[in-house]
Amino acid sequence: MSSINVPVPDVCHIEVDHVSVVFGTGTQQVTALSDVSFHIGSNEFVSLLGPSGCGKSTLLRLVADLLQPTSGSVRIAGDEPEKARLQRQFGIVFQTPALFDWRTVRHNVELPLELLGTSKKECKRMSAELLELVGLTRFADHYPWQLSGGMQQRVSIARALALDPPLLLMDEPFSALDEFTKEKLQLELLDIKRSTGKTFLFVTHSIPEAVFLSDRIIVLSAHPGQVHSIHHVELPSERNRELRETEAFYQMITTIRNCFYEERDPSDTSALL
Ligand SMILES: Nc1ncnc2c1ncn2[C@@H]1O[C@H](COP(=O)(O)OP(=O)(O)OP(=O)(O)O)[C@@H](O)[C@H]1O
Repeated sequence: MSSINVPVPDVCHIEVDHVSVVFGTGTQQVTALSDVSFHIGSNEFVSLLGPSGCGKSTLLRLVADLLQPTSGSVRIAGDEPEKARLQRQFGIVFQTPALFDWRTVRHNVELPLELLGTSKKECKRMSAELLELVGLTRFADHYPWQLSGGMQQRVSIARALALDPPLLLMDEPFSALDEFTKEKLQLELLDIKRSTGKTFLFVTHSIPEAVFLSDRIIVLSAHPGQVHSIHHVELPSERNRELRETEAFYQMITTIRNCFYEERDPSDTSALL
């Protein structure tokens, strides 16, 4: 395994220390993650990148308190994930939007606020603000089934932001969308990052997506899932459509792609699969 040493962030938001996850027993046993460690700083956008089965979602589920590690520890702002969850320290966006079809867009976004007992007036004010942030003001009274896939995903992003969590966990949120919608939502996500200053942990298996969005990329290798290398994305912090056409962007993609193949027999791609 190659590993590029990168400085530890000044203010740690997420600390993953020597985490391993083993599923099943006996012949069914799968080591999904083996001795994984990394730190993510406040306001950082970090992508977990790797091939199918390398443990990206498992890692995100650990941070989201949906799963416990077999060994090692995860901390969010110094707390265990359970405490962070109870204190609503993070929002989650999954690959499929998982909206309630019988609730309007506005009422889907308001759901977490309603569950907290927020007044109707305040719910309405906040959902209007969030829908403006994701460009869906006009569709507040539509139902999810009246929206495109990209618009539905915007609703789920707005809902994840409803309780104003400092951390957003996103598991391949754009992978089911067409290229045009994906690129548009990537730009919108960066706008949200700029305007809210939140920390993002983003799972993807797309190298260009990880390069375009991230401050740092954690590359995972599979079987068992391990940190292969961690990369600073040396691109201007202002990311726009033109950046995708630059030499620097292509170079970064090549650097990341090559790291999957280095120090191995080029004909042996088993570590990636
Ligand atoms: N609940 C489970 N029980 C048994 N094995 C599991 C479970 N969840 C995940 N695994 C295994 O752990 C490994 C990592 O899975 P994980 O879903 O985290 O990978 P991934 O990188 O997110 O994959 P993908 O990109 O396909 O979503 C895989 O080998 C998977 O089969």
